[in-house]
Amino acid sequence: MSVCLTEEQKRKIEENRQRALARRAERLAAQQNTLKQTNNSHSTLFNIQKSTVDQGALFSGQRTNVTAACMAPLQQGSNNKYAFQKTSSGGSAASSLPGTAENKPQAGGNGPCDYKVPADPAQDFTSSKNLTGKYVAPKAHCVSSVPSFNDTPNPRQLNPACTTQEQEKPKNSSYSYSRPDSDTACDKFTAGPGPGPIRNTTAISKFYGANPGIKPALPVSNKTVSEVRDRGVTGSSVEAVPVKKASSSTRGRCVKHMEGRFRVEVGYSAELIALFKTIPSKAYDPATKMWNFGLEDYASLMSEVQRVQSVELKVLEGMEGVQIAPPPTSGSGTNINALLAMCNNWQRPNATLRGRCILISRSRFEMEIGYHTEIIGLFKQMNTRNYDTKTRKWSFMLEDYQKLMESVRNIQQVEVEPLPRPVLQAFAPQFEKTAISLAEIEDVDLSHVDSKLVGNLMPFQRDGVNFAISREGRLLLADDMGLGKTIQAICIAAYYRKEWPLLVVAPSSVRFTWAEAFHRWLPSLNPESVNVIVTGRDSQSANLINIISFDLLGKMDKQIAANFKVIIIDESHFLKNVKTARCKAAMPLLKSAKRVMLLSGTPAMSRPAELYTQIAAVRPTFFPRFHDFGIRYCDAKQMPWGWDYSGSSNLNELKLLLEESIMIRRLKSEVLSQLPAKQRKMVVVAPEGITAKTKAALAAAAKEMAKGFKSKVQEKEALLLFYNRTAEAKIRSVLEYIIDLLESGREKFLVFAHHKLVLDNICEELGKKEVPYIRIDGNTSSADRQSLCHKFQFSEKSCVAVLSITAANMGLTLSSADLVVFAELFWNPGVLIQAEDRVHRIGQTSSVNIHYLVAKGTADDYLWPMIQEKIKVLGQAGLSEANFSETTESTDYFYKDPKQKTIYDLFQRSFSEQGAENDSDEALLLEACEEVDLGESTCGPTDYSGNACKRRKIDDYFAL
Ligand SMILES: Nc1ncnc2c1ncn2[C@@H]1O[C@H](COP(=O)(O)OP(=O)(O)OP(=O)(O)O)[C@@H](O)[C@H]1O
Repeated sequence: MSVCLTEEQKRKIEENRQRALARRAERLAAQQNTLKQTNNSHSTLFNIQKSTVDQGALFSGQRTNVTAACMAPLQQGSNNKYAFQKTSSGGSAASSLPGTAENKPQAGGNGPCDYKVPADPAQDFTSSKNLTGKYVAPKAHCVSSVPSFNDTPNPRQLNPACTTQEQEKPKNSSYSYSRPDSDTACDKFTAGPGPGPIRNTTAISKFYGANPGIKPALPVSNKTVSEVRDRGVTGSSVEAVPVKKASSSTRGRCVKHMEGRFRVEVGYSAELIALFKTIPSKAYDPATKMWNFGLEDYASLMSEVQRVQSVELKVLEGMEGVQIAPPPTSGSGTNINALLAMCNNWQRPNATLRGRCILISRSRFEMEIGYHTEIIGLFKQMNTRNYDTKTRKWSFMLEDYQKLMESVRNIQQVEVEPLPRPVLQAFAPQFEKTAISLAEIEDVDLSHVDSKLVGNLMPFQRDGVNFAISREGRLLLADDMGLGKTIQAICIAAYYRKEWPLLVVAPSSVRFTWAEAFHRWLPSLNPESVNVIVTGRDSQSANLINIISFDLLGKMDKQIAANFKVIIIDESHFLKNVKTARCKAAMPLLKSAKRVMLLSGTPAMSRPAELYTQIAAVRPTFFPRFHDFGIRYCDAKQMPWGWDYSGSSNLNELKLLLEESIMIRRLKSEVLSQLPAKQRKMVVVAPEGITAKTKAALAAAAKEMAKGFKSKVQEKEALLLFYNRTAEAKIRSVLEYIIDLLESGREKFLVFAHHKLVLDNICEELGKKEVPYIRIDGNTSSADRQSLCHKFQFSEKSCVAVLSITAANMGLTLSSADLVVFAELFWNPGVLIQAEDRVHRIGQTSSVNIHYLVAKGTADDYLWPMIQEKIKVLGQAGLSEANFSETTESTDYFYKDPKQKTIYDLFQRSFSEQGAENDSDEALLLEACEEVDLGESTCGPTDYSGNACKRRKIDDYFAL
């Protein structure tokens, strides 16, 4: 039997956890200080600050690129390469193989595959399937620096792709698209609930000579940023304001990293990490646990560091001559309403030069426009201007937005598209300079929520809850898979308990897992108050908590549905297609509910258009019309047949907008230090996946077992048959679960099963869906095993490893995955742990998720508690993880009536006392068990006729 973790490993995990808790305490203390110091006069609303992704990342995160935090699958170019056309009750969004004939846009067509508005662009979103699967990589976020603001740039062109091509002068109308009508969403826009509290301010006030070409004015020395500024060295015409930090408790330094980059060596500071994450060129090195940046961001980073009271950084060797600007001060007097008014009537049909504004960071915007002498003159009047020599673009702090836009408007025949209304609203405090820097959202009072739940929240989960409540309970919780969106959602929902009844909409394969989670985390809840809606009939009445599948939602009584003011949507990307019945049923409910929690690890699988419905569900007022969203973020193009919204544009702005207003997303790598090495989850698979015939066979097998046996052999045979019938019964829900996983963006994982029938069915289903897979079972030769493992390990596409529990539980390394699914249970926990360890081994850099699929009314009812009990015993003896059951869901789901108790005892006797006594016994049982054919479900429990050899093996085993 394998011992999964050594004492040393366990100790280290515990240490990491303690450290994470200590950091949290430290951060909270720092937060209190910052809040006190920063601005006592601000309302609580504005004292609440960003909590999102920061803590933990310094120690264990890895590089998060520009869009990773928003649409990881997009960034990774992840295409849904398989066509899901589910017919089962599980429901499925349509996502198809890119490039197949079926998916290509049909000229003049108006089919469900098209992202287009054929006639009236003002109508709502009409998208469906993937079209081409093409993903246009987000344009690089280009912020750089110039040696001096006196430099006059060469004539420029508007260049959305941040190229550095020379431009001709003058370049009229270099940027143009025509909007379909002037009745814009802006005209109809009603202000939403507001942007919510404000997070950090990236005060990149000015960029000085941070490029590597600048010669230092001073010899190399160990100066701190404030000291260098104090000396008033050359390099910029901007006056530096010396800020000496008398109270710095954390000191660090900037060190050359690699060509064109530097890293910051400093102790932990949550505020500093939050700042780091706002820097465009940021990268995190998990090996050294340090952040590094492009030199072009040096000046802006050092400028911002001055805000962090507790930290002082030594300047980078060779960059002493670079003068660091002070961070901006508050009080610009910008009127947000005046800005919003600029969203109206900005078009000039006769314009000869067109441009637009784009948000490039939380505090800066860029104006993209062709060359125009007068406009360049205006740019130079702006205090916060920056000219990026690489991209040849001008950018400004948001506080200059109003002034610049008003001035540009006065120039005849020039049209500049303003920032979208939602951006103006979400970032209002930045425009008004009332935002407070880098503190975090305050901990909300959760004293009325079950202490079991609150006490178990990991620090980053607590931050998620804080964020949600600061957003008034309407959010898109887009944490990476396996980070515990369920516990966070339950906590947020429990915070609003007075507003229940609560509705949870989930894929049918996880409805019962949700019920389990409520029982587990809210023990104060009467178990009767959780209602899993299984049929259309069930949906005609409502309990305090109601869990329903996407497919049944449309059948729910409309009046009852309208009562739900608190709604959780699990796997909210299932709503990405507005044309589907599930979306049509859900959207009105979500728009009228008071609290809406959308949960998805992959809100958009291949293009921003997929985000629209989810944004509209959380903030209906942001983009009332899909067309406006499509123009801005989907690179909408008018085609002969209508509008094509399948592209992507301004993704960085979209990410900034979402993170500011509704979305929180943490990657596993960012919170790794807070996670256990393994997280096990019991998934209760839906009972209606079991056919009546199978149910009858199962019942017969169970009945046989309960009535007692004359001989041991009979007893064991009945037991094995029960186990086999269980496999048959679970197949449908297992397939459904696997397909749901793939559809939710899980690309690489292991599925363990015992019976050939189950392995065959899984492979067949994957083949049908064109999902690449490998299979290793007892018939796989040693040579093939290695090459299959290699194929899986190095596959860059999605790949599922279909593995036999008994034949592939050891000797294989499949650590490129971090998810293991057990389609079937097995009585020997040692074998299970060994199987888990195919991914949890050297080379694994992530926390591993393990899903045990458990079907009620089958042998799993007995196997699952038995496995847990055995593990507990092993743990007590120091032979295994003691906390196997602690890290999985509870098993209270199963009652044990006297009949069930008899069967349970039988399992215990057969599989525990004798079965595992020595290796040869175990091997024989395994062999016997594997060899038993399922045969027809109608077979009697001891009907092994026609297979004397198998029968002999069983007899041999039990005769021992
Ligand atoms: N704070 C916690 N304490 C104990 N267990 C936890 C905690 N957070 C999460 N877990 C466990 O981790 C597992 C994964 O959680 P969950 O299923 O909620 O993740 P998820 O983010 O919804 O993942 P997915 O996107 O894959 O559905 C579950 O077994 C859950 O019970």
